[in-house]
Amino acid sequence: MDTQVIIGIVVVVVPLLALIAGTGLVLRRRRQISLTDTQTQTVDGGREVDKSGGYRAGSGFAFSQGGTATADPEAAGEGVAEEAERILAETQPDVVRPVDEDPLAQLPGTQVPVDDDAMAVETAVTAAETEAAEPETAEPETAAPELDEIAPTEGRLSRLRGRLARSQGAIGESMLGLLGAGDLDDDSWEEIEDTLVMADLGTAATEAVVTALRAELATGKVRTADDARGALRKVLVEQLHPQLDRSVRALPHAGGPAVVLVVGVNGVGKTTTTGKLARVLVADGRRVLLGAADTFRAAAADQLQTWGERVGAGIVRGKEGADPASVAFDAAVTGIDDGVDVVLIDTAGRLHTKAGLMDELGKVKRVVEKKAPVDEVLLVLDATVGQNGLTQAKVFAEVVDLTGVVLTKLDGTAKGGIVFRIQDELGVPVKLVGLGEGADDLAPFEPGAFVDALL
Ligand SMILES: Nc1nc2c(ncn2[C@@H]2O[C@H](COP(=O)(O)OP(=O)(O)OP(=O)(O)O)[C@@H](O)[C@H]2O)c(=O)[nH]1
Repeated sequence: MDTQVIIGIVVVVVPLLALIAGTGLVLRRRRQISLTDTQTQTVDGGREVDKSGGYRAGSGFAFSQGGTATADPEAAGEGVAEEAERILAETQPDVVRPVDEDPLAQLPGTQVPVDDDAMAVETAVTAAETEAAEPETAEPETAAPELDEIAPTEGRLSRLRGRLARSQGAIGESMLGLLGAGDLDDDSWEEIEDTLVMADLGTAATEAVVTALRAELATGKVRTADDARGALRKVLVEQLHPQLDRSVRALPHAGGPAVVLVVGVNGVGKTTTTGKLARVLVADGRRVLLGAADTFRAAAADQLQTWGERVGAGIVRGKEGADPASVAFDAAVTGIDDGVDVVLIDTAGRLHTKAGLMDELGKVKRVVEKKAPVDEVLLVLDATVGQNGLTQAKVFAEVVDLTGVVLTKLDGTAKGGIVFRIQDELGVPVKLVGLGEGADDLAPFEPGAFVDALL
């Protein structure tokens, strides 16, 4: 063949083959399913930020993102910057990172105090890393503590329903007994009212339940015991406002980690709840940092540290009597620097005057907001204290903007009805319930499952 013809064929065929191969590759790529989670998006610093909003990541717990705004010192109030700087200059909280994550913790005796200057932390970390890289001079490594196995987070409320057995007697059995007896006379209705009041529903919720039940019975469709149970279930679930958003705003956002404040009077179960919540988040694959801002009682910080160590969560704690706001602030700073997903701050509740509470909690929130928005303020209430709990709740609601309630010790009371009142009177949803002293005895509050457990 003539050389010119061969050159001509090469000139035409090679680009054609290249074109066919290129088109095929593009089409093949388009047909491939992307394994990248479209719900997440990488932001500055390479940390993945969950964009899913409310989700149930393999657990019955719903978590969501709070505000995405970065902390604005102006928005945090006048003089807050100065206030934060002053209290930070006065105190030096300690940071204890989990052994397997913290280069400092690879070396013995490395629970170094960290001051407010992030540079100091970085310098210390770099020094420790350098040391760790030279095994001949380094001390033997401390063995990582064994981490707890966390009980499955799915279906917790159903699994723990036996714990509500005491409440069951109060609402379920007697109400169903009365409703199942057929036509109800005035005495029976009065007895129903008494049962509901005794179970701590309060007058407003009791009246609402009774009115709705009368309406259900008036339809004439309630003939059997099963019908009665169905009608009662429907009415009680409606009274619990199932449409309320009960997701805990504990997911990181573009501004940094989520910040959750846990508040309440002493003894209600704040520290325990903070620890239990950390476990749920860790089980869902989140990196958690704890802030021990309850500085009134050294044991409270020890208790929280133990909770953290059991699941590999770090902690920022201060000396006994340190300013809680400075510990909370430092927890936020450390959480941002370490790129954790969520900072859970346990606060003190040992305040007997509203003014004192106002000062302290208000300050904790303001100072934290200098660094990061507070996404969730969870009020912990002890279900066994009844009316007193509501009075406390109202004081807290005046001091900080509550976003959710955790009702603890529901396993030890016949007064599960308090759930109805809290929501009605505070206008804040019950998001979580404590059903025992065990590490995994925390469940999401689900109206349907809760009422099923009562009936
Ligand atoms: N039965 C039961 N006990 C609980 C529950 N939650 C907490 N507790 C217990 O309540 C007690 C007080 O709990 P803490 O977590 O120390 O309470 P706190 O509010 O942090 O208390 P202070 O640190 O004193 O402010 C502990 O004995 C807990 O085990 C629950 O849901 N059920």
